[in-house]
Amino acid sequence: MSTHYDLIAIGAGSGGLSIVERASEYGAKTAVIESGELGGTCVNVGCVPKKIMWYGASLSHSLDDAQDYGFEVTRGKLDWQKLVAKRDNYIGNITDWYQDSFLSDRGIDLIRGFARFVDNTTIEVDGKIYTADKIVIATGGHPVIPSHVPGAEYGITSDEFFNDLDERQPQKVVVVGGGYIALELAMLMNALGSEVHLLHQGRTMLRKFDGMLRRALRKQLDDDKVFINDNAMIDRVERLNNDKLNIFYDDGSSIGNVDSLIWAVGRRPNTNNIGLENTDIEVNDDGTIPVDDEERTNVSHIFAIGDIIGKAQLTPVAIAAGRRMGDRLYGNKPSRKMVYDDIATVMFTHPPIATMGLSEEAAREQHGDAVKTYTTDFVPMYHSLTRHQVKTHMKLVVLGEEEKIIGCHMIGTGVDEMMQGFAVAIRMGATKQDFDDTIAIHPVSAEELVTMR
Ligand SMILES: Cc1cc2nc3c(=O)[nH]c(=O)nc-3n(C[C@H](O)[C@H](O)[C@H](O)COP(=O)(O)OP(=O)(O)OC[C@H]3O[C@@H](n4cnc5c(N)ncnc54)[C@H](O)[C@@H]3O)c2cc1C
Ligand SMILES: NC(=O)c1ccc[n+]([C@@H]2O[C@H](COP(=O)([O-])OP(=O)(O)OC[C@H]3O[C@@H](n4cnc5c(N)ncnc54)[C@H](O)[C@@H]3O)[C@@H](O)[C@H]2O)c1
Repeated sequence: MSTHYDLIAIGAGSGGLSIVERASEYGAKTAVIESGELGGTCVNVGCVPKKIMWYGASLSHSLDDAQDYGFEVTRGKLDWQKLVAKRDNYIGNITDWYQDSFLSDRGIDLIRGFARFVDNTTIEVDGKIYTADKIVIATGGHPVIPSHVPGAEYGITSDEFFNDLDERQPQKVVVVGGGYIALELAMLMNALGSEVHLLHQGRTMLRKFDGMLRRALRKQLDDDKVFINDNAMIDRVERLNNDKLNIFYDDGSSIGNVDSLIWAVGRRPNTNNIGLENTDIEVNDDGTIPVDDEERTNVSHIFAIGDIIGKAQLTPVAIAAGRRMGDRLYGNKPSRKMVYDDIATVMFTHPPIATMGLSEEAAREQHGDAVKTYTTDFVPMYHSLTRHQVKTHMKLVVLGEEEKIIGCHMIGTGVDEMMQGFAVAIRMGATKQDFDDTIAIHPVSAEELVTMR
């Protein structure tokens, strides 16, 4: 194996794999260094295992719905080990494919091990030295466990949730947090039959999301009997001889016999221990790496993409950044730059949330009275026969006389698959009139988006 490359990426997650893929397609000699599993967070402990579990949890809801449609089915018992084993087998196939096809077909070298900078152009991995004309830092991030809470280390994060819980489904779960990961895990475990307690510790759940989404999701959590404690703070955690946990709150209350305490209170960038102190690369106080509009650090041949730059922490963002960087650096396409605004995202709760652009609150703060909204809520036809009657809520946030759409927010069955197409139109500058002029498809929930008044 060579030791000098045109480009080396550190980290074979969504960002690192995409830059070596695109660069190698233009003929660059590339290598990617990975200390863990190929595919990084998304494939191994993020989007992919989460989405498989989300499908499982959706089926659990569908079993209730099937009865309401007249089927004589009973919920039965979930074989947790089977679900987890099949999920992990699927992931194993993806990581094998990365190694056997994706990298080898493109002639990309895989260097296994933990990379550290020796200086601005040299990287050391397990005592071996590698150099490159261009280096891309794509080391992602890791979930945090608060250090100030005695016994907090008895809890787990999303990493261990996906890596370690292969034997038994935790029956009693406490999830701490109010963002993507907390809500996705809380709702999937609730649907799979666990008793779930959600703790916000005085913070606002889904703080930056449109209030309509926050209120609708909260109602659903309450309807689904997720036990929510908005204000109590965890004071300490004790582990019992049977490995269960007792969790004590600052208000004197406690919860006992907990199988899993899941911390979902945010992630930190992986910039520690990678030898940045041996380089001239600037690092922000929060550990993220500042980059310009070409994802270039202050050292001109070193770049950073993905979660490490602290912008939208999403797989398609890391992938798009890597591909566009490859186009710019080796494909003579200088204008292929990232735009980090107006990125559509889906939160895989039950029902899912899909959102893009400004919330009504943020839009009014920025544009005042020039903002107008269109909203609708309805029981979608699917739920017209079910006992749960889960409502769908939609909101369009529009700006000015021309009513340019600057925000689109939805929660309800099927919105996860609805958003992508509308995202194209909104990114192209669609107005409310454009939506109105689009003939609806009937009968689908999405038709409400083009018929709102
Ligand atoms: C539970 C969860 C669910 C998620 N769900 C979604 C979702 O549904 N949709 C979505 O778009 N996003 C989702 N995300 C976010 C998404 O996973 C990340 O945005 C994405 O993985 C970021 O890619 P990355 O390349 O920046 O980093 P990563 O994917 O984290 O890859 C970084 C890689 O670098 C390696 N590495 C780190 N340091 C070194 C070193 N010094 N030497 C060698 N290798 C190193 C790591 O082992 C890792 O493999 C989810 C995240 C989590 C945690
Ligand atoms: N479906 C998806 O696309 C998806 C799914 C999961 C994660 N992600 C990405 O990964 C990122 C990280 O997810 P995340 O959920 O870890 O972070 P997040 O920033 O979305 O949420 C962290 C939450 O923890 C809360 N919090 C912080 N400290 C706390 C404390 N001490 N006690 C209680 N709550 C506390 C915050 O108020 C916030 O609600 C997301 O921002 C998102 O970009 C995306």
